[in-house]
Amino acid sequence: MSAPLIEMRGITKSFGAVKANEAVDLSVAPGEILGLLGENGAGKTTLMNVLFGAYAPDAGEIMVEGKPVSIHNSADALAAGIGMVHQHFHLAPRLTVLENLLIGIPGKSGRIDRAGGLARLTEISRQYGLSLDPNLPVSALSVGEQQRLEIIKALFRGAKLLILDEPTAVLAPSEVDGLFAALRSMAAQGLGIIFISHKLNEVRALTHRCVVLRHGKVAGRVDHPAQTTSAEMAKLMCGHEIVPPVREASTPGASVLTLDGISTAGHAGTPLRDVSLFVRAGEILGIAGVSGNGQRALADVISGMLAPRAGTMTIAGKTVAQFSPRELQALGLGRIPEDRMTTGLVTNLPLADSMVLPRIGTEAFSRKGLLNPAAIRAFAEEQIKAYDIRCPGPMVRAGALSGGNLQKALLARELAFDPKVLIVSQPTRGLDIGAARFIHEKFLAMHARGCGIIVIGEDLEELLMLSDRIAVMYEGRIAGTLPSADATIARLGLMMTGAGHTEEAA
Ligand SMILES: Nc1ncnc2c1ncn2[C@@H]1O[C@H](COP(=O)(O)OP(=O)(O)OP(=O)(O)O)[C@@H](O)[C@H]1O
Repeated sequence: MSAPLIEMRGITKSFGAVKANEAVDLSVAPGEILGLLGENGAGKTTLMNVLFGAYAPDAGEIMVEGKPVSIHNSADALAAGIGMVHQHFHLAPRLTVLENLLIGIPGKSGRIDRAGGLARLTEISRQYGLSLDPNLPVSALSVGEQQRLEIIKALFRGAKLLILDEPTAVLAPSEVDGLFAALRSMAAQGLGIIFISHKLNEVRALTHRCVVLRHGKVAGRVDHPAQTTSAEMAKLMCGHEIVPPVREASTPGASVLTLDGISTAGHAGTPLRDVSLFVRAGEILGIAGVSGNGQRALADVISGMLAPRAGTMTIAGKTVAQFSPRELQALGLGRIPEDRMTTGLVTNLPLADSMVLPRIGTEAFSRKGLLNPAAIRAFAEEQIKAYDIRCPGPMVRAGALSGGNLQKALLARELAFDPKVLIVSQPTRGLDIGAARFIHEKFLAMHARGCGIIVIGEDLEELLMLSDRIAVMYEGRIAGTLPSADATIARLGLMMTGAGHTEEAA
């Protein structure tokens, strides 16, 4: 049998007292798609960062095609044939597709070889079914296209092993099929792939084999993912069964949030066009739609980040005047933004400070204009415990938390203040199955206590499970609203394409 494309042996890596990886063995054969699974903070990203040269391991070795290699940085990794597509892309937005591919690659004469680059791009596109217009600037590409460019970039630099860290988290369901077709084609042509995902149905559909990490160690291996149930995989990851949440019936009260004829302008995304909707106390309204159909403007208006051009909004009977986050918060609004890195937690502050930031001037955390560090720390400690946020403690830099734990911290921050209305975008993106279940239970409990919740999401199964009603956005408008009992994935999918207009009776 030929040597594995890549083999990691006994990899150990600690951050202070945290053993992020402990004696991990992993290998990938040519033509193999390996799933790398584990709870948030289990050590997946750390292990891949070791493979890609971002971290030096404390112990262990890496072999490429049977030979030991030292990987100290991404250039070493690329030279060894290892390419990585990170969750956050590393592209130059003003440069074109072709220019991004050519950055740092001089041609034979020392000058940039555009013609050679173009020929190679065309060849890679054809070989794996990954097409992109070479002359478009990156800023004009959709998120899915930017990801395609990152994949092409790795292949362009000769990657034989491609690591993808939660690639489907940023894709619309319709884009996932295209990605999977390309990955299967790469594997069929002898490349190796490491696929990190929390979506177990995707892992079962795509991968040939899986390695499961728990608390930094290998907790188990799955040899036939397609024949293993998601429940079995979840148990390996978490160490216990994951039970679906119970949805208790609640009787919705009066409307706590009403939008009437809201239109926007001057927004980077699709503007809103005459949007009217309401959510009642004790009700969850799901907002479905293909990303880019006005969801961001809707979330920004509701959270006071964007003032509408026309229309009115009321919260708990009070008309919003200024549209500032502070005003909305004072009226009882909680907000969990989509992008937790830039608009969520401030990642270079200590976790505790970041968790109280929106309310730092309130009595709970300051007195007579002076901060109360003991109260801030106590609050963070309480939330870390309640939400099982895996971190060394409240004073750790927020940016050192794993993606999923950062999301839990953001949820803890907003839910602790018992909002009357909560707006959340992609609430469980990047969360492991246990953490996602925990968040669902939190929403359902708040719903039972009378909070009105708007959930913007692309995961239709999640929306159907959580919501009382689902509104579909299309080109900045509400294309229709359905009670969840009447909604199916097929029906919502049709409405998301602009067809099948359905207006709910008022
Ligand atoms: N640069 C760092 N400094 C300190 N601690 C870190 C650092 N990077 C990771 N950790 C810690 O190491 C552990 C493993 O984190 P890692 O990001 O590898 O997990 P993960 O499995 O990728 O999680 P997720 O699914 O949430 O992305 C976590 O406890 C995390 O807080």
